[in-house]
Amino acid sequence: MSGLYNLDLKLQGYPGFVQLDILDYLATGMLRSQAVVSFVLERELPSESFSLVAEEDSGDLRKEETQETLHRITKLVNETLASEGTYSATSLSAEDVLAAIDSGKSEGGPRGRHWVLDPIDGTKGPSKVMHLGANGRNALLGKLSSLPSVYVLLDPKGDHTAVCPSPASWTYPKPHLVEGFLRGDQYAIALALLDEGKVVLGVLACPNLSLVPIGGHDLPYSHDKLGCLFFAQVGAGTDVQSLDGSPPIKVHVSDIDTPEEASFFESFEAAHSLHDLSSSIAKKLGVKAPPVRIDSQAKYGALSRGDGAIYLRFPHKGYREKIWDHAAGSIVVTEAGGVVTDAAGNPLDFSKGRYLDLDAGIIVTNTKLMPLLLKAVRESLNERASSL
Ligand SMILES: Nc1ncnc2c1ncn2[C@@H]1O[C@H](COP(=O)(O)O)[C@@H](OP(=O)(O)O)[C@H]1O
Ligand SMILES: [Mg+2]
Repeated sequence: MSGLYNLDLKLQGYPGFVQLDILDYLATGMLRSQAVVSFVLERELPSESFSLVAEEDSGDLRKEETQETLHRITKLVNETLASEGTYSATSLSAEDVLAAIDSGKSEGGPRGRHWVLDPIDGTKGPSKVMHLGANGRNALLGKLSSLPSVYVLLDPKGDHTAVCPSPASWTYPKPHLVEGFLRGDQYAIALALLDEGKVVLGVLACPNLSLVPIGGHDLPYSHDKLGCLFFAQVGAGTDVQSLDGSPPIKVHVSDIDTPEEASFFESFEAAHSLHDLSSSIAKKLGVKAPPVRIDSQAKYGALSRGDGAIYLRFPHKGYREKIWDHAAGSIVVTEAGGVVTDAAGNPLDFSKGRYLDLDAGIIVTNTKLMPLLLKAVRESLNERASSL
């Protein structure tokens, strides 16, 4: 675990479809998700042929005070495996679960094949909650308790821990949780495959993203069904389907070539991306629409089917982007015809290990808008540098 907090989530039995065997585990918590994906990958593929680079580790789960959580996760992992015909006879011990989680410790790199997993993207980060006051907090508690059997939390001893054994008993004065997943907003399970340092496959499951595109353009879904699975393979395009396995449909990024008509995505959390910088770039471009702020790699998914034309991400100084936050999303967009670069226009380099070395930020759009966008980004960054 990252040390900030664990999530212990019990919810939402999504029906059976499994692409790369991850969809059963979509909403059942990061560690369960990581343990199951890791186990399945190792069982299905010759182990010498790949490693796993994943966000979580078992550090906190090995502590005495978290044994009950470990027990619960082990039970959930076994329930998940039992519900999948192929593994119905499998029963993992707590040690097996810890080992499966820890097999995600690979450093990745430029040689060989590495799976890259974000077991639940959109779960963390400082929250506005601490500034909400009593009314806001109560509203949030209402939201949390309306989520299907979510109970949350964690590491009662960590400095940054939000202690919330159940929504109704929230007592911690400085809750840190509440990104998309917990707000009931967007989150994603993201799995990608690196081959010799390049992303060659990506799967992005977004349980809270409507199949009807934001803005309602031309995909053939008429009712507002929740849950999208995007998948992309190098050279084969990007498809979307529902989480319960509707026929896949090819998607394409927006073909807008005038920025005035474009809309743009950015992180919901201002702590993750400089909103003022994005707004200065958008202004330079003449973008009229306000930013669409959503959590997680759902932004890449939405962009791949043309819901918006631009995604801007400018972390605060010193933050290092992790490969699991972008590997699956980036191929979903590039295979749909989009372009993903750093702020200087360089392609993202996934061959450097667990982190991306970036120039200033990540920008995403279609091929027509990219030159204009790069120019606006360069000017805004220069202006910002000279005003600091
Ligand atoms: N200060 C920071 N700046 C930029 N990104 C950050 C950040 N702190 C956390 N993140 C990353 O931003 C991801 C969420 O992205 P977004 O802002 O698009 O919703 C988080 O993924 P997790 O939720 O998996 O931890 C986390 O890895
Ligand atoms: Mg993430």
